[in-house]
Amino acid sequence: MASTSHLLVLCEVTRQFIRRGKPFSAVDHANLIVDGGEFIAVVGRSGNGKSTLINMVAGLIRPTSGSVTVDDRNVAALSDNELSRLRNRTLGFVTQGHTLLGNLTVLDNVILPATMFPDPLPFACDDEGEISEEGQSLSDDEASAADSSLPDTIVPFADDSGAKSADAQNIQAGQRSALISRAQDLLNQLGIADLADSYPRELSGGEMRRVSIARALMNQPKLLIADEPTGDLDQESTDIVMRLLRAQADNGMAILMVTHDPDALAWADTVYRMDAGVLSKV
Ligand SMILES: Nc1ncnc2c1ncn2[C@@H]1O[C@H](COP(=O)(O)OP(=O)(O)OP(=O)(O)O)[C@@H](O)[C@H]1O
Repeated sequence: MASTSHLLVLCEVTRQFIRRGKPFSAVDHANLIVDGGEFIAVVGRSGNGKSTLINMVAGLIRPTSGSVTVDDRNVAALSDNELSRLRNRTLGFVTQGHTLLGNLTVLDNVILPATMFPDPLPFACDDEGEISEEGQSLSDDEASAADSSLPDTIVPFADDSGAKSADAQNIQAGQRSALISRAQDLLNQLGIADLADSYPRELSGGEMRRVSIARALMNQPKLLIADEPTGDLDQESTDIVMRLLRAQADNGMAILMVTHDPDALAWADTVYRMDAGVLSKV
């Protein structure tokens, strides 16, 4: 049965830290509701609590009080495994810092999130929600074989014995090709298709940023969290990125974007301001 509730609900969310021996609220009783298809921007001066807010949505920081609910799940109540699955399958996160894996190519960095869990991905399903032949879901063995923190390459997965039937090889080749074509499509839309075989060390800051955006979109998340996604982009690249994010929102993805960039702001539906931890609609 389809859920009728909201995708993201922040209810009286507060996060305190200690500074010089005294607690202060980096986020102070924040309330926010976000539904699929909504593009929300959060602005505010440095140090006013924006990253703390979105880190709580991603389950990276726990609220001191209040609750964060994503897709009907109270984020603070999830086990580590449930939280990993939520981050991988429901959320996409473009962080402020650069977090690409240096020993993987651009293409494999983008594909990596799709190899972490065995359940099917939205882009590999047909209109009835069935898994298409190309995008057969990965078995648990296959997923755990892929669950390595620093792989050197993303390859089709072997079973425990290492032996593969012709059918298994076909399915694995099909999976790999579905993932490659999705990743290439995203890189293409971001104007960096020609960098697919490059390594992160060979990229500019703005190119790395766009690869991170492709990686965050790879699993077609319900909610994309983006911390300064255009921070190191020129005007032309900013337009490319924002056009893609706008199209994702128009197709039903919710976007929660922190930005200082007026060019990026113009693409959002609703703007909120964080001021000394207090979140209010602009
Ligand atoms: N782990 C921590 N321990 C103590 N104080 C912290 C911690 N993390 C953040 N803070 C403080 O909380 C406040 C809010 O920080 P936050 O990073 O959320 O701000 P921001 O609005 O995202 O800033 P910026 O725009 O510079 O990224 C700041 O005063 C910061 O120093």
